[in-house]
Amino acid sequence: MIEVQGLSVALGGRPVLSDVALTVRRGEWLAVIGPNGAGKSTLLRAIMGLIPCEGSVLFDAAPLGRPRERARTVAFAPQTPGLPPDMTVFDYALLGRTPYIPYLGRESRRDREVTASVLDRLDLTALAGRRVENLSGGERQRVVLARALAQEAPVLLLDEPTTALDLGHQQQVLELVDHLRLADGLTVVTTLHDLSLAGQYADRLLLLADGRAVASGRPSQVLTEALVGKHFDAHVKIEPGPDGRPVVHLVRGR
Ligand SMILES: Nc1ncnc2c1ncn2[C@@H]1O[C@H](COP(=O)(O)OP(=O)(O)OP(=O)(O)O)[C@@H](O)[C@H]1O
Repeated sequence: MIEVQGLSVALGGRPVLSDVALTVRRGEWLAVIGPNGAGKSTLLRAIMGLIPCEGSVLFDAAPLGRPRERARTVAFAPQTPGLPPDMTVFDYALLGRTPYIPYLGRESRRDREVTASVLDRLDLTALAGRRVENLSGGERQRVVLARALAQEAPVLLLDEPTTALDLGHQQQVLELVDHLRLADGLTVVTTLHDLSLAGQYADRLLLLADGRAVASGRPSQVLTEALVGKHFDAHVKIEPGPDGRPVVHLVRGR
């Protein structure tokens, strides 16, 4: 469970997040949505303890510990991480196992098995021996996700996990995350630009605008034409999809 209270962040002398609160229970999926620059990535980085912030961030009622312990609690897939050159896809994903490998020790057979299994589930087995710098944008994105999933942490923070992915791989990644949180009780927080995908997969949405939480609740409570129109400055039509969850359509000719 993640509990965030009174979270405020200033970057470059400017407030970027102001007094944000959220709670995500075990096995729950929260999608953070909002226009460009709203503070979505900053929120994930602050929850991860990667930037200084005011307020309280607790995981199962305790603050995050030192980096090694933190990596066993929460896995983070950033939006545009720098990938080390001269590293294969397999070795990069294996980095997710670092918190389980003893200092000055080597990875175990299980570490390699977990890594191979995650690569398989993300359709990356054929690329395992390729160098990460030669991958396409969508392949890189899946490799970054593979590293985070190989960590087997109970909390997963994903920053825009599907932006570079084709339709089939978007579905594959989101279905895999959904399966993991239902089967293993993973707690999931993702930022997502695609509002329909956010509404389809997440239990709850948090709408950020100008660094403030302006709405939160079930997809049907947050994805309304009034809220989306106002905060994204967009003209949209929102209708229930086949499963009753809201689907957001852009309307031409504003
Ligand atoms: N290091 C920094 N110094 C100053 N301002 C920053 C810094 N990093 C981010 N910002 C600003 O903070 C605001 C929030 O950025 P953030 O990346 O969290 O937004 P976002 O909601 O994830 O946007 P996007 O949808 O475009 O990815 C932006 O206005 C950004 O320019």
